[in-house]
Amino acid sequence: MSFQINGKVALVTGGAGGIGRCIVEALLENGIKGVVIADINEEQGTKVVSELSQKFNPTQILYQKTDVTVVESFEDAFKAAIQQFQHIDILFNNAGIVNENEWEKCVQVNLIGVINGMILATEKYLKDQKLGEEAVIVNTSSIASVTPELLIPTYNATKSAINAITRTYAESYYYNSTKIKVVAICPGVTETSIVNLAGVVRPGPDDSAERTLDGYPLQSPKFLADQVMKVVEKAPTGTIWIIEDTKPAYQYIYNDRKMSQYKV
Ligand SMILES: NC(=O)C1=CN([C@@H]2O[C@H](COP(=O)(O)OP(=O)(O)OC[C@H]3O[C@@H](n4cnc5c(N)ncnc54)[C@H](O)[C@@H]3O)[C@@H](O)[C@H]2O)C=CC1
Ligand SMILES: CC/C=C\C[C@H](O)/C=C/C=C\C=C\C=C\C(=O)[C@@H](O)C/C=C\CCC(=O)O
Repeated sequence: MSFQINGKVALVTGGAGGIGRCIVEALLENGIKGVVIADINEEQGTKVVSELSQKFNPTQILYQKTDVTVVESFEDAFKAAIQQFQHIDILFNNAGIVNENEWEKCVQVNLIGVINGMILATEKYLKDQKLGEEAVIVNTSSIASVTPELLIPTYNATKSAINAITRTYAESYYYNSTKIKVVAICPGVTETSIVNLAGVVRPGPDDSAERTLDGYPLQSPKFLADQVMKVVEKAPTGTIWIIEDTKPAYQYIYNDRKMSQYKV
């Protein structure tokens, strides 16, 4: 069964940044009724609303200053969505940072922020305040969740954890009561401010690790966001989608551990 974006309401964390902003724009192009940009950067959030209001109906776009690491702040974004648009149907847990020097902050935003969103959505807001029969959560993971990128170990760990939480909340134990489809996207390197790594990685044990992203194919956040719309509409719950190198999204398949034959 496919999910209809048209007429629904979405909340996008990190919606003022590169990928989040393009997701907001793609939602508006796909007939979303209302979208809340939940981002910590007020200046950028206000700017994005004003820019998108040139192209779309301004009453459809709301900026709510939000820190995803603070549950009360995150909950206020859900409340704002209900107050403005009467229902809430799609959550994009998208806010994320790379910072291996302040690694606790990386865990706070990338992991605690996503956990806050999952709990608020599955126990209350998407569970109880959706318009149709099903709601959707899209967690922004990364190719780094399934490939150990050398100088960003904490970031890799937070993104692997996002895949785990996605697959857990997709289980029928949760779905039967929530009716929320939960999926993750794993973008490859995408042209946003996050790929400027100066000052946010630690020195490795030696200089053998590649210290540039030059070898990685770069894709535009607009291409990524258009693929994400297809994932929202068509992907089954619990699935993880790689979107890299300007190629169509494809599903990442986890092995069943019971099928593994290796012995020590
Ligand atoms: N750009 C890339 O190559 C890739 C990015 N990603 C992921 O995509 C997501 C979006 O990143 P980009 O758009 O690339 O970065 P970005 O830096 O352009 O946007 C991130 C946004 O998150 C917001 N944010 C940061 N901390 C926040 C907090 N505590 N509460 C609310 N908002 C907060 C920022 O203000 C910013 O607007 C992240 O989760 C990132 O890890 C995943 C794979 C590749
Ligand atoms: C690295 C963060 C960029 C985007 C995040 C995203 O989720 C995708 C990650 C995909 C690949 C990441 C590759 C990371 C590579 C490394 O960490 C090292 O090879 C070092 C890279 C750059 C160091 C630059 C510097 O030291 O100034």
